[in-house]
Amino acid sequence: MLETKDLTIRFGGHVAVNGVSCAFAPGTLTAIVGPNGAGKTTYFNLISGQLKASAGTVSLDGQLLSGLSPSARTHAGLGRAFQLTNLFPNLTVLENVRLAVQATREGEHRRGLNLWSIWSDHKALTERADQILADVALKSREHATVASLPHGDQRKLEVALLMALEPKVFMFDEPTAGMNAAEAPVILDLIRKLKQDKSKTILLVEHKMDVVRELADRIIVLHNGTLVADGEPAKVIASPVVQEAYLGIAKEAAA
Ligand SMILES: Nc1ncnc2c1ncn2[C@@H]1O[C@H](COP(=O)(O)OP(=O)(O)OP(=O)(O)O)[C@@H](O)[C@H]1O
Repeated sequence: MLETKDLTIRFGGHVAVNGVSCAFAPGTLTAIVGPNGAGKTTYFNLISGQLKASAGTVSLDGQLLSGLSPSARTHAGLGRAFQLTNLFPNLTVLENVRLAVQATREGEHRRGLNLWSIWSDHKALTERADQILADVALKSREHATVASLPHGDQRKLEVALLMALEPKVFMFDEPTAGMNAAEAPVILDLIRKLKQDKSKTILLVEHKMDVVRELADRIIVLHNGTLVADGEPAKVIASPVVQEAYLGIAKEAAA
Protein backbone atom coordinates (compact mmCIF):
# COMPACT_ATOMS: atom_id res chain seq x y z
CA MET A 1 0.00 0.00 0.00
CA LEU A 2 1.30 3.44 -0.98
CA GLU A 3 0.40 6.15 1.50
CA THR A 4 0.87 9.87 1.76
CA LYS A 5 0.16 11.57 5.07
CA ASP A 6 -0.35 15.32 5.32
CA LEU A 7 1.96 15.73 2.33
CA THR A 8 2.72 19.40 1.83
CA ILE A 9 5.09 21.58 -0.17
CA ARG A 10 5.45 25.33 -0.17
CA PHE A 11 7.18 27.36 -2.84
CA GLY A 12 7.79 30.67 -1.08
CA GLY A 13 4.34 31.70 0.11
CA HIS A 14 2.51 29.39 -2.29
CA VAL A 15 1.30 26.02 -0.97
CA ALA A 16 1.33 23.81 -4.10
CA VAL A 17 0.34 20.61 -2.28
CA ASN A 18 -1.52 21.10 0.95
CA GLY A 19 -1.79 18.32 3.54
CA VAL A 20 -2.75 15.54 1.14
CA SER A 21 -3.45 12.24 2.94
CA CYS A 22 -4.32 9.34 0.70
CA ALA A 23 -3.72 5.59 0.50
CA PHE A 24 -3.49 3.67 -2.77
CA ALA A 25 -4.10 -0.07 -2.63
CA PRO A 26 -2.67 -2.74 -4.94
CA GLY A 27 -5.09 -3.77 -7.66
CA THR A 28 -6.48 -0.27 -8.11
CA LEU A 29 -5.98 2.41 -10.70
CA THR A 30 -6.48 5.88 -9.25
CA ALA A 31 -6.79 8.85 -11.56
CA ILE A 32 -5.63 12.19 -10.21
CA VAL A 33 -7.48 15.03 -11.84
CA GLY A 34 -7.92 18.76 -11.36
CA PRO A 35 -7.46 22.01 -13.23
CA ASN A 36 -4.12 23.31 -14.50
CA GLY A 37 -1.86 24.25 -11.62
CA ALA A 38 -3.87 22.17 -9.11
CA GLY A 39 -0.74 20.40 -7.87
CA LYS A 40 -1.04 17.01 -9.60
CA THR A 41 2.49 16.85 -10.99
CA THR A 42 3.89 18.36 -7.81
CA TYR A 43 2.12 15.61 -5.80
CA PHE A 44 3.76 13.03 -8.10
CA ASN A 45 7.13 14.70 -7.63
CA LEU A 46 6.73 14.54 -3.86
CA ILE A 47 5.86 10.83 -4.01
CA SER A 48 8.72 9.95 -6.34
CA GLY A 49 11.20 12.12 -4.43
CA GLN A 50 11.98 14.62 -7.19
CA LEU A 51 10.79 17.27 -4.73
CA LYS A 52 11.36 17.35 -1.00
CA ALA A 53 8.22 17.80 1.08
CA SER A 54 7.92 20.76 3.45
CA ALA A 55 5.86 18.47 5.72
CA GLY A 56 4.21 15.06 5.73
CA THR A 57 5.33 11.58 4.74
CA VAL A 58 5.29 9.03 1.93
CA SER A 59 5.43 5.30 2.68
CA LEU A 60 5.19 2.09 0.71
CA ASP A 61 4.15 -1.16 2.38
CA GLY A 62 5.01 0.35 5.73
CA GLN A 63 8.48 1.52 4.67
CA LEU A 64 8.99 5.24 5.12
CA LEU A 65 10.23 6.69 1.83
CA SER A 66 10.46 10.32 2.97
CA GLY A 67 14.08 11.39 2.96
CA LEU A 68 15.08 8.76 0.40
CA SER A 69 16.46 9.79 -2.99
CA PRO A 70 14.37 9.15 -6.13
CA SER A 71 16.57 6.18 -7.04
CA ALA A 72 16.23 4.65 -3.56
CA ARG A 73 12.44 5.03 -3.90
CA THR A 74 12.62 3.31 -7.28
CA HIS A 75 14.54 0.52 -5.62
CA ALA A 76 11.80 0.25 -2.99
CA GLY A 77 9.25 -0.38 -5.76
CA LEU A 78 8.05 3.03 -6.87
CA GLY A 79 8.03 3.33 -10.65
CA ARG A 80 7.84 6.69 -12.35
CA ALA A 81 8.30 7.15 -16.09
CA PHE A 82 11.94 8.00 -16.75
CA GLN A 83 12.88 11.42 -17.91
CA LEU A 84 14.53 10.73 -21.23
CA THR A 85 17.17 13.27 -20.32
CA ASN A 86 18.46 10.64 -17.87
CA LEU A 87 19.05 8.16 -20.67
CA PHE A 88 21.97 7.48 -22.92
CA PRO A 89 20.99 9.44 -26.03
CA ASN A 90 23.60 7.84 -28.24
CA LEU A 91 22.73 4.28 -27.30
CA THR A 92 19.94 2.55 -29.15
CA VAL A 93 16.42 2.05 -27.89
CA LEU A 94 17.12 -1.64 -27.30
CA GLU A 95 20.35 -0.93 -25.42
CA ASN A 96 18.61 1.52 -23.12
CA VAL A 97 15.75 -0.86 -22.31
CA ARG A 98 18.22 -3.72 -21.80
CA LEU A 99 20.17 -1.58 -19.33
CA ALA A 100 16.95 -0.85 -17.42
CA VAL A 101 16.12 -4.57 -17.30
CA GLN A 102 19.66 -5.28 -16.19
CA ALA A 103 19.50 -2.64 -13.44
CA THR A 104 16.36 -4.32 -12.12
CA ARG A 105 17.79 -7.82 -12.21
CA GLU A 106 21.36 -7.12 -11.23
CA GLY A 107 21.19 -8.98 -7.93
CA GLU A 108 19.87 -12.16 -9.52
CA HIS A 109 22.24 -12.20 -12.43
CA ARG A 110 25.62 -11.39 -11.07
CA ARG A 111 27.60 -14.63 -11.19
CA GLY A 112 31.16 -13.45 -11.57
CA LEU A 113 33.27 -13.28 -14.66
CA ASN A 114 32.04 -16.40 -16.33
CA LEU A 115 31.65 -16.06 -20.08
CA TRP A 116 28.79 -18.51 -20.27
CA SER A 117 26.79 -16.69 -17.59
CA ILE A 118 27.54 -13.31 -19.20
CA TRP A 119 26.33 -14.62 -22.55
CA SER A 120 23.20 -16.26 -21.15
CA ASP A 121 22.41 -13.18 -19.05
CA HIS A 122 22.78 -11.03 -22.12
CA LYS A 123 20.43 -13.29 -24.05
CA ALA A 124 17.80 -13.31 -21.28
CA LEU A 125 18.03 -9.54 -20.85
CA THR A 126 17.71 -8.99 -24.60
CA GLU A 127 14.68 -11.27 -24.78
CA ARG A 128 12.96 -9.38 -21.98
CA ALA A 129 13.85 -6.01 -23.55
CA ASP A 130 12.53 -7.27 -26.91
CA GLN A 131 9.26 -8.32 -25.30
CA ILE A 132 8.81 -4.92 -23.67
CA LEU A 133 9.56 -3.14 -26.96
CA ALA A 134 6.97 -5.32 -28.70
CA ASP A 135 4.43 -4.43 -25.96
CA VAL A 136 4.87 -0.71 -26.57
CA ALA A 137 5.01 -1.13 -30.37
CA LEU A 138 8.56 0.15 -30.57
CA LYS A 139 10.25 -2.94 -31.98
CA SER A 140 10.72 -1.39 -35.41
CA ARG A 141 12.78 1.37 -33.75
CA GLU A 142 14.98 -0.85 -31.61
CA HIS A 143 18.18 0.05 -33.43
CA ALA A 144 17.49 3.78 -33.57
CA THR A 145 19.37 6.01 -31.15
CA VAL A 146 17.21 7.64 -28.52
CA ALA A 147 18.24 11.10 -29.71
CA SER A 148 16.79 10.42 -33.16
CA LEU A 149 13.32 9.35 -31.98
CA PRO A 150 10.25 11.44 -32.74
CA HIS A 151 8.30 12.69 -29.71
CA GLY A 152 5.61 9.97 -29.69
CA ASP A 153 8.24 7.23 -29.74
CA GLN A 154 10.15 8.92 -26.93
CA ARG A 155 6.98 8.78 -24.81
CA LYS A 156 6.60 5.07 -25.65
CA LEU A 157 10.19 4.52 -24.60
CA GLU A 158 9.50 6.19 -21.26
CA VAL A 159 6.73 3.65 -20.68
CA ALA A 160 8.99 0.80 -21.86
CA LEU A 161 11.61 1.77 -19.28
CA LEU A 162 8.97 1.90 -16.56
CA MET A 163 7.86 -1.64 -17.55
CA ALA A 164 11.47 -2.81 -17.39
CA LEU A 165 11.70 -1.76 -13.75
CA GLU A 166 8.82 -4.06 -12.78
CA PRO A 167 7.78 -1.75 -9.93
CA LYS A 168 4.98 -2.30 -7.41
CA VAL A 169 3.61 1.17 -8.10
CA PHE A 170 3.28 2.60 -11.62
CA MET A 171 3.00 6.37 -11.87
CA PHE A 172 1.87 7.72 -15.22
CA ASP A 173 1.81 11.49 -15.77
CA GLU A 174 -0.26 12.16 -18.88
CA PRO A 175 1.22 9.12 -20.64
CA THR A 176 -0.36 9.86 -24.01
CA ALA A 177 0.33 13.60 -24.13
CA GLY A 178 1.86 14.52 -27.47
CA MET A 179 1.01 11.16 -29.03
CA ASN A 180 -0.92 10.84 -32.26
CA ALA A 181 -4.16 8.88 -32.71
CA ALA A 182 -2.29 5.70 -33.63
CA GLU A 183 0.18 5.85 -30.74
CA ALA A 184 -2.09 6.62 -27.79
CA PRO A 185 -4.14 3.35 -27.93
CA VAL A 186 -0.95 1.28 -27.63
CA ILE A 187 -0.13 2.89 -24.30
CA LEU A 188 -3.72 2.75 -23.07
CA ASP A 189 -3.84 -0.96 -23.94
CA LEU A 190 -0.71 -1.50 -21.96
CA ILE A 191 -2.22 0.22 -18.93
CA ARG A 192 -5.36 -1.93 -19.35
CA LYS A 193 -3.17 -5.05 -19.32
CA LEU A 194 -1.24 -3.81 -16.29
CA LYS A 195 -4.52 -3.35 -14.44
CA GLN A 196 -5.17 -7.07 -14.68
CA ASP A 197 -2.21 -7.71 -12.39
CA LYS A 198 -3.88 -7.22 -9.03
CA SER A 199 -0.59 -6.87 -7.21
CA LYS A 200 0.14 -3.55 -8.94
CA THR A 201 -0.88 -0.09 -7.84
CA ILE A 202 -1.41 2.40 -10.66
CA LEU A 203 -1.58 6.19 -10.38
CA LEU A 204 -2.55 8.19 -13.42
CA VAL A 205 -2.52 11.95 -13.89
CA GLU A 206 -4.76 12.51 -16.88
CA HIS A 207 -6.69 15.40 -18.39
CA LYS A 208 -8.65 13.33 -20.90
CA MET A 209 -11.88 12.47 -19.11
CA ASP A 210 -12.85 9.66 -21.50
CA VAL A 211 -9.60 7.90 -20.57
CA VAL A 212 -10.22 8.51 -16.87
CA ARG A 213 -13.79 7.24 -17.07
CA GLU A 214 -12.70 4.05 -18.75
CA LEU A 215 -9.62 3.18 -16.74
CA ALA A 216 -10.05 4.53 -13.23
CA ASP A 217 -11.36 2.51 -10.28
CA ARG A 218 -11.18 5.66 -8.23
CA ILE A 219 -10.71 9.38 -8.85
CA ILE A 220 -9.14 11.92 -6.55
CA VAL A 221 -9.49 15.59 -7.33
CA LEU A 222 -6.92 18.21 -6.41
CA HIS A 223 -7.70 21.90 -6.42
CA ASN A 224 -5.24 24.55 -5.25
CA GLY A 225 -3.12 21.74 -3.83
CA THR A 226 -5.94 20.38 -1.66
CA LEU A 227 -7.75 17.07 -1.99
CA VAL A 228 -11.36 18.08 -2.64
CA ALA A 229 -12.97 14.84 -3.81
CA ASP A 230 -12.13 11.15 -3.59
CA GLY A 231 -14.22 8.17 -4.59
CA GLU A 232 -15.79 6.00 -7.19
CA PRO A 233 -15.49 7.61 -10.67
CA ALA A 234 -19.19 7.93 -11.46
CA LYS A 235 -19.90 9.62 -8.14
CA VAL A 236 -16.92 11.96 -8.26
CA ILE A 237 -17.61 12.95 -11.87
CA ALA A 238 -21.29 13.52 -11.11
CA SER A 239 -20.74 15.67 -8.04
CA PRO A 240 -21.76 19.24 -8.91
CA VAL A 241 -18.74 20.80 -7.29
CA VAL A 242 -16.41 18.72 -9.48
CA GLN A 243 -18.42 19.18 -12.65
CA GLU A 244 -18.57 22.92 -12.45
CA ALA A 245 -15.38 23.97 -10.84
CA TYR A 246 -12.82 21.33 -11.57
CA LEU A 247 -13.47 19.33 -14.68
CA GLY A 248 -15.32 21.72 -16.92
CA ILE A 249 -17.69 18.89 -17.84
CA ALA A 250 -20.70 21.16 -17.54
CA LYS A 251 -19.11 23.41 -20.14
CA GLU A 252 -18.18 20.44 -22.37
CA ALA A 253 -21.70 19.05 -22.18
CA ALA A 254 -23.21 22.43 -23.01
CA ALA A 255 -20.88 22.94 -25.99
N1 LIG B 1 9.46 24.33 -8.68
C1 LIG B 1 8.43 25.16 -8.50
N2 LIG B 1 8.63 26.41 -8.02
C2 LIG B 1 7.59 27.25 -7.80
N3 LIG B 1 6.31 26.94 -8.04
C3 LIG B 1 6.04 25.72 -8.52
C4 LIG B 1 7.08 24.77 -8.79
N4 LIG B 1 6.51 23.62 -9.26
C5 LIG B 1 5.19 23.85 -9.30
N5 LIG B 1 4.91 25.10 -8.86
C6 LIG B 1 3.56 25.69 -8.74
O1 LIG B 1 2.76 24.76 -8.04
C7 LIG B 1 1.44 24.74 -8.56
C8 LIG B 1 1.07 23.33 -8.97
O2 LIG B 1 1.72 22.98 -10.19
P1 LIG B 1 1.59 21.54 -10.85
O3 LIG B 1 2.46 21.55 -12.05
O4 LIG B 1 1.80 20.50 -9.84
O5 LIG B 1 0.07 21.53 -11.29
P2 LIG B 1 -0.68 20.44 -12.20
O6 LIG B 1 -1.95 20.15 -11.50
O7 LIG B 1 0.21 19.29 -12.49
O8 LIG B 1 -0.97 21.29 -13.50
P3 LIG B 1 -1.08 20.85 -15.04
O9 LIG B 1 -2.37 20.12 -15.15
O10 LIG B 1 -1.10 22.15 -15.75
O11 LIG B 1 0.12 20.01 -15.37
C9 LIG B 1 1.41 25.73 -9.71
O12 LIG B 1 0.91 26.95 -9.22
C10 LIG B 1 2.86 25.86 -10.09
O13 LIG B 1 3.13 27.12 -10.65
